[in-house]
Amino acid sequence: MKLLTAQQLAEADKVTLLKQNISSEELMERVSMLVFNKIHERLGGAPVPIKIFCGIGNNGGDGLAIARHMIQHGYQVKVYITNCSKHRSEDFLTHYDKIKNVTKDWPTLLDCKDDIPVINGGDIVIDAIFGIGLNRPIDGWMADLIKQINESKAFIVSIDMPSGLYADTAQPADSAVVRASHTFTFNNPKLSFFLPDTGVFAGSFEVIDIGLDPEFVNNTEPIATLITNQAAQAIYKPRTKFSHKGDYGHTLVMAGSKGKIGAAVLSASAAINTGSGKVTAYVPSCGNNILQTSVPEVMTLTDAGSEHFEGFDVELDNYNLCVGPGIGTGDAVVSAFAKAIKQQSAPVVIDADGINILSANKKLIKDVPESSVLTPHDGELERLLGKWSSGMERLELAKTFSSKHNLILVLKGAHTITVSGTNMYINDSGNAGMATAGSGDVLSGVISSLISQKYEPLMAAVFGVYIHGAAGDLAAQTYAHEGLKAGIISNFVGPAILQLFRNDTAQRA
Ligand SMILES: NC(=O)C1=CN([C@@H]2O[C@H](COP(=O)(O)OP(=O)(O)OC[C@H]3O[C@@H](n4cnc5c(N)ncnc54)[C@H](O)[C@@H]3O)[C@@H](O)[C@H]2O)[C@@H](O)CC1
Ligand SMILES: Nc1ncnc2c1ncn2[C@@H]1O[C@H](COP(=O)(O)OP(=O)(O)O)[C@@H](O)[C@H]1O
Ligand SMILES: [K+]
Repeated sequence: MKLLTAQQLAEADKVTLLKQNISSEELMERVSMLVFNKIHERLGGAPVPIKIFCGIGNNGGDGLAIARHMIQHGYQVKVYITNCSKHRSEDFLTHYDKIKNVTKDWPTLLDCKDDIPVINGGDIVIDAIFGIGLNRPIDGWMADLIKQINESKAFIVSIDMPSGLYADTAQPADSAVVRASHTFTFNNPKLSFFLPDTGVFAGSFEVIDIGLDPEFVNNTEPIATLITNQAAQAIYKPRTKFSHKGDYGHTLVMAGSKGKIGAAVLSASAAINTGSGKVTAYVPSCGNNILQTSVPEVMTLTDAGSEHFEGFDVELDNYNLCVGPGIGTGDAVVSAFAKAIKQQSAPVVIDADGINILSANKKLIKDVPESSVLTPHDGELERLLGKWSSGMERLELAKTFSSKHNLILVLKGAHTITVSGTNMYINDSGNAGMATAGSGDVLSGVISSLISQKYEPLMAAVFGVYIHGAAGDLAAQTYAHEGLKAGIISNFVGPAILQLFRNDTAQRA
């Protein structure tokens, strides 16, 4: 699914009106009816007190139209207008007039803090104050209103956007933003919904297809692409009947050190579980027996160093390299790592300490083969790129780094974002049970296995991240979030690939 920006969506609205030859009033009627139906489906006419807060732009217009449908269906509705400006949009005014035809209880105008009504825990609040037209942080008495809405314990439904949240640009950390329980968002979820500092405001969210012009949407370059089950299906490469293991590559996993040989076990076994024709683990010699007994399918090569890497003397021509999990960052390891990446010309996967070594030795970055995939969690990312002040800035830093060095960055998190140049791919699988030691090691094995199987590195990263998350989702159905362990996630990679084609609609809110 394409994620369009606020500006692109406003443009799409205009094009849609022209192409479909409808008035903006008609589009708003369509939109409000779609939202009303969703709310009505869930409430089933329940006599719960509903307070609808409307701004003076088109988001407020949506709120007024939804309010009108609710009143006509007998709901207990009270409408408030945040009367913050004389510049009311035309559609707001149309729907302001229309609501007066269905009730004598006209909307209450709010002008200052004292006008803010009491909001009870048992109320439902519909937030239609600002949508994609927000152009500055909410301040003054309206910030007090947002605070009271958030503190009310009411169930909060935001229309299109939680009011106060920017769709796709950074905002001050202390902005007044509605903390929605649920958001009905139009055409596509907004980029901010997926970032840890701003995504919390959207709550669970649901996309409403409001019928924007498909040609405009198809021809517009999105700010990011959401990778759902359907998108992952399209990347998958089925095997051919007469293929043999030589067709599916040979992954060399250079990982582990004394006390962290498990990282090599997890990464190498994930590579074999994901279908690499052959996998060899290159480990310090203390890891040999551990590897050979825990994963018999994986071959081993041992380094001269017994507890950590001291050199690198593998001929890499026939391998795809995955390097970094648990290797440490001592001087000898740095030289071994530097030798490995210098020797390799095909794209590699670099994880964990491999990334830490690059951060501490920036001059090595030029030796990393083009289109290699780096898989940092936020701690590793900060060491590589420096501090950021917002989730949006984190993305900008990542895009700049990726473009400058021609490398792919996999920014791991609840919604892992793969960055390639200025393109971003947001993952829609996975769960909080995956916040467990070693699950990143598994991911590096999954992605390098796909590269060995001749997936383009970017697609290997995007598909690998999706399958890894989907494996976590399937595993959580048996083990619960708490019982998930990295090795279990790895064992569910195969079932997750099967599930891809059983579950066309799998999408996570
Ligand atoms: N035909 C259309 O344009 C459609 C619009 N739709 C709705 O329209 C919304 C966008 O409407 P608008 O573009 O009118 O924008 P909004 O309704 O989000 O608000 C814009 C108005 O608020 C003012 N404003 C912005 N930030 C402010 C702040 N911090 N404090 C005080 N005032 C502020 C702006 O100057 C402008 O007057 C969408 O989110 C969606 O809900 C939908 O009905 C779909 C169709
Ligand atoms: N809350 C979450 N929701 C979804 N996925 C998560 C969540 N927390 C962590 N993950 C995933 O788990 C993995 C953790 O990787 P990482 O932090 O490198 O673990 P480790 O270093 O222990 O191997 C990443 O793929 C990340 O996207
Ligand atoms: K809103």
